[in-house]
Amino acid sequence: MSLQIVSPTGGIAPLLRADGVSLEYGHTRATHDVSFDVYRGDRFVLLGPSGCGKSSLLKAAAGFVKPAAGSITVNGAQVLGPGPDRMVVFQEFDQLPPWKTVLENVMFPLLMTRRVSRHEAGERAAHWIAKVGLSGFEHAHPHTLSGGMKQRVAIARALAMQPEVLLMDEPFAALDALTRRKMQEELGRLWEELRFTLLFVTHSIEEALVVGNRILLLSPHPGQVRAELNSHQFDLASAGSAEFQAATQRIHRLLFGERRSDTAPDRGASQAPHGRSAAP
Ligand SMILES: Nc1ncnc2c1ncn2[C@@H]1O[C@H](COP(=O)(O)OP(=O)(O)OP(=O)(O)O)[C@@H](O)[C@H]1O
Repeated sequence: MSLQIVSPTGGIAPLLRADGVSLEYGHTRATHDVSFDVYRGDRFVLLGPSGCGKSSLLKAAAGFVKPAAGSITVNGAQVLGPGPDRMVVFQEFDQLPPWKTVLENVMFPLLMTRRVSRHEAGERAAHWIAKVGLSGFEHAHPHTLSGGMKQRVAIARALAMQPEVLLMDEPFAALDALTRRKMQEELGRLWEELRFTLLFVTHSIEEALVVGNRILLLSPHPGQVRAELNSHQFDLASAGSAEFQAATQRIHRLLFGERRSDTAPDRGASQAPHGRSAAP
């Protein structure tokens, strides 16, 4: 079986570090003392039941929510607010301004940085629109696109900024099952080509296994770290396999059931290349 509990040994410097992060909304504690490290090129998944604070952690990484305790750093610098180094793709289809075309939507953050000319922004936007398979739709408006196409635009818009970390908050959860699978596949294909760093939130165990190479399991409200796993890259082709089913059941037990022998590494388990336990 291809899951392994990560042992918290030291190692290479993480790109993004959450250190003892507690998040609160008034008197509601959303997460308690959550720590994790994301390394360059990781596909790091925050997985847990509804209300465990996954989205809040992602928002804190994005700089939209300030921790009540603890800190989040990117390249050693504390996150104090939103920045172009951390682009977010949300679940909602209305994240694209409807009055802008696809091209204008992708160009917009590039122009906001004032680091590129309008011409260059247009060229870069067209490049990323092609990368997500939307060539020919540059001048379409969001309301004429399917949900999957809108999410592709949001991904193109984020990747065009070449962020240090791409933050994705259940980006495919509102899509139909077939489109969701297709988008997971496309995301994998993009990662194979570009090797960006991904922080991905989901409450789907299957999606976590397909998308992630490292998975942080969070307990229910308030969210606390229950376990951290390295996993092989399960692709969609292996999703029905016995190994995949076993991994799914094991994560389910870790999230909702007994913890006992599950915390022992699996015999023959593989080590993710960027896991802390793999560090020299
Ligand atoms: N803006 C807010 N104001 C008040 N409470 C909030 C706010 N956002 C989240 N919460 C609360 O914080 C807790 C964690 O919410 P969060 O959305 O981060 O969890 P989640 O794991 O992403 O859940 P889901 O999978 O359902 O989206 C919940 O109890 C939620 O009600």
